[in-house]
Amino acid sequence: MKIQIINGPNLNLLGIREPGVYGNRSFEEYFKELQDRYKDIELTYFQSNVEGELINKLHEVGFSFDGIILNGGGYTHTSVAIADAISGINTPVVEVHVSNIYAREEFRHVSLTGKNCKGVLTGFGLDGYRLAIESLLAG
Ligand SMILES: O=C1C[C@@](O)(C(=O)O)C[C@@H](O)[C@@H]1O
Repeated sequence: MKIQIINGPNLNLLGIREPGVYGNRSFEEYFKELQDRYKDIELTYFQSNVEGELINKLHEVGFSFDGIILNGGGYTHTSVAIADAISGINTPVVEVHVSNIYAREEFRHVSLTGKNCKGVLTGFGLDGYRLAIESLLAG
């Protein structure tokens, strides 16, 4: 089983950025924990601050991997192009947000990408990525 995690803009700053909202663990550290926990899954991680690079990665893995976990960061609320990329690939995508986007500013309440995903997990902190893996394993 192959699962690709894709993190969008500013998520390279997890652990440093607004710790009151996003916590104080880096994604790299958390990712190692996920790899240890799911030794039978080929888990890979990609982060970019560039919209087109996120789309290229979706295209690259979206016809061969078993699942994609996507946190599009701020592009979640704005990107028709990422939403179209999710619709255009075969691999199911689970959208994850560390914070609860519905408990924050109104502009974060809309996810353009979420409606093209298998499901959306929001507000569970980094544990949302583990829950997303569980949902992909469940099929
Ligand atoms: O960059 C982010 C992170 C986020 O996707 C989250 O993980 O909670 C929520 C977005 O609104 C925000 O722009």
